[in-house]
Amino acid sequence: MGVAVSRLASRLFGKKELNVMMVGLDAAGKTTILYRLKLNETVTTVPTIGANVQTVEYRNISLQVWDFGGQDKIRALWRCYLVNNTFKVLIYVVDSSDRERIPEARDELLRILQQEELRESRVLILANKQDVANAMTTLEVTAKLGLYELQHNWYIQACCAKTGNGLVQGLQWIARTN
Ligand SMILES: Nc1nc2c(ncn2[C@@H]2O[C@H](COP(=O)(O)OP(=O)(O)OP(=O)(O)O)[C@@H](O)[C@H]2O)c(=O)[nH]1
Ligand SMILES: [Mg+2]
Repeated sequence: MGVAVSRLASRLFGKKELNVMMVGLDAAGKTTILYRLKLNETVTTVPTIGANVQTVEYRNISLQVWDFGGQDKIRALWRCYLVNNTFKVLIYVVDSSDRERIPEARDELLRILQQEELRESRVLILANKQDVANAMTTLEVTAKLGLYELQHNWYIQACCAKTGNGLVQGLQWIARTN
């Protein structure tokens, strides 16, 4: 009885906790996004080795965001973390100003989404660096990543980690779908 009451109370008044995996190619802007969400500041970053984990509060959701390093040699680590952790949401960050590496971004997205542990996960694609002149639009990123071929529930949002533009809309989608 006591347990049921406390469960009901936490459902009504408590925060829902959500584990979020954030990946993408190196220099896509993941760590900049993480600290923009957490501190509302632009931090100076160095390439992430391993992962940064921060809790980001949004409305009634407490998101535990895992920001993984995206360098080629350490991408295998993304999959290792799937073994012991459940991520209901995958955030995939793309550098929209980097046309040359968009095929590589697509390959890595498809590779991570092949993982059985992410079969039910929602996927938020953040088309970052929209402040850069001639950045790809969400339409262009959608086509080049082949998003319409995905089986997952996905959503794409344009953003700029340096100003924070677009990030709240991304969080809104997460809140709506969880
Ligand atoms: N112009 C612009 N630069 C950005 C934006 N977001 C990030 N950057 C820059 O991109 C570079 C890489 O950013 P990081 O956040 O370190 O990238 P990352 O994805 O965490 O990289 P790894 O940790 O190596 O995987 C930094 O110089 C950032 O200042 C953005 O929206 N616009
Ligand atoms: Mg980083």
